[in-house]
Amino acid sequence: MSDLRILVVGAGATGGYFGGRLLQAGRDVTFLVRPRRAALLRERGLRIAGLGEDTVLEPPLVETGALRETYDLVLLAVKATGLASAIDDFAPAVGPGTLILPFLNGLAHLDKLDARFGKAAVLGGVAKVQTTIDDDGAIRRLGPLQSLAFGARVDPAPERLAAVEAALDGAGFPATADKAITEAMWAKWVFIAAIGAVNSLMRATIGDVVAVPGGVAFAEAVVAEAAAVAEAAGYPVPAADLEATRRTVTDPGTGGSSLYRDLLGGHPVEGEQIFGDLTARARELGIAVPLLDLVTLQLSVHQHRIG
Ligand SMILES: NC(=O)C1=CN([C@@H]2O[C@H](COP(=O)(O)OP(=O)(O)OC[C@H]3O[C@@H](n4cnc5c(N)ncnc54)[C@H](OP(=O)(O)O)[C@@H]3O)[C@@H](O)[C@H]2O)C=CC1
Ligand SMILES: CC(C)(CO)C(=O)C(=O)O
Repeated sequence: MSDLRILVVGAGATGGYFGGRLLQAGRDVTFLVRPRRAALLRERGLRIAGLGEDTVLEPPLVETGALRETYDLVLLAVKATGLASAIDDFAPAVGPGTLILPFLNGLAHLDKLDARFGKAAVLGGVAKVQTTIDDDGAIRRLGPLQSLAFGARVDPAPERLAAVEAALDGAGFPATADKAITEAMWAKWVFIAAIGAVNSLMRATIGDVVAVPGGVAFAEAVVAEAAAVAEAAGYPVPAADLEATRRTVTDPGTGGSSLYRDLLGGHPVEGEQIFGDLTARARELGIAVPLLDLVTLQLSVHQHRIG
């Protein structure tokens, strides 16, 4: 059994889900939460619902501003839009041996975390899960997907990496140490950018897009743009992953990503993190990405409109 002390920053769709599973598996987990979420969790517990499950947990909580000790592992599960303030909030939890494992999509968060905590402390991470926060604050599963991959981005890997693996393993979801975690993050980035661009540009689920003539070709063109950036950046998406992305983004059964749910809900979206950063890299690399440019602009307009 792992003796790692884990701080989960953010008890939302991803942090609440994976942190909740770790708690259920008896791991030493505390959630760092802001006052409103803290009050709700104290009143109703951390509820994980959907796919035939309705679990209520009583999670140990610490409110932002009240952190007085360091932890061994920080699981960072906030949106990119809240990253800067979250970094300030969880900084007191980071000691000399602490490792930080971010769940955020894209790669832009890594530079910010490296600048504050040093590259050796910041692991790469890929979270796959289909969850959202309900109106009543519960974590709702929308599909069966659930996995975490993590790995060191420096050589030699931090000593505590094996302990991280032990801490995450056997908690009801696959948790895999990946020696090529940056490649895995790029592959996920291409996937999330492709599905998000198709959803957002068409304001439709993948199913609705591919149901009309030209829909599949459009979705494939989006995938090709994102994959071309990854390749030019030196992180070509492995053929099997690219094929899986193409399949999902042209599958009539595919709905939408968390970014699309945020867009439809009128919430802030991670447009800069997922598209702005990708198109900026494309420009530097001399790759034309007109569809990704369009979705970047569209999401900037959304962001401007909601303020
Ligand atoms: N949802 C999904 O299916 C997936 C999402 N992702 C990625 O994971 C990342 C997290 O997304 P997701 O979990 O969906 O986001 P959510 O918005 O559901 O959860 C984020 C949580 O972070 C909390 N939070 C924000 N700032 C702070 C802070 N300073 N201190 C403590 N808590 C804070 C928010 O709480 P509050 O505002 O209430 O205080 C909220 O509950 C994103 O980059 C997303 O793209 C990756 C895979 C799947
Ligand atoms: C890949 C997917 C769709 C689920 O992990 C996701 O990351 C998201 O919805 O943000």
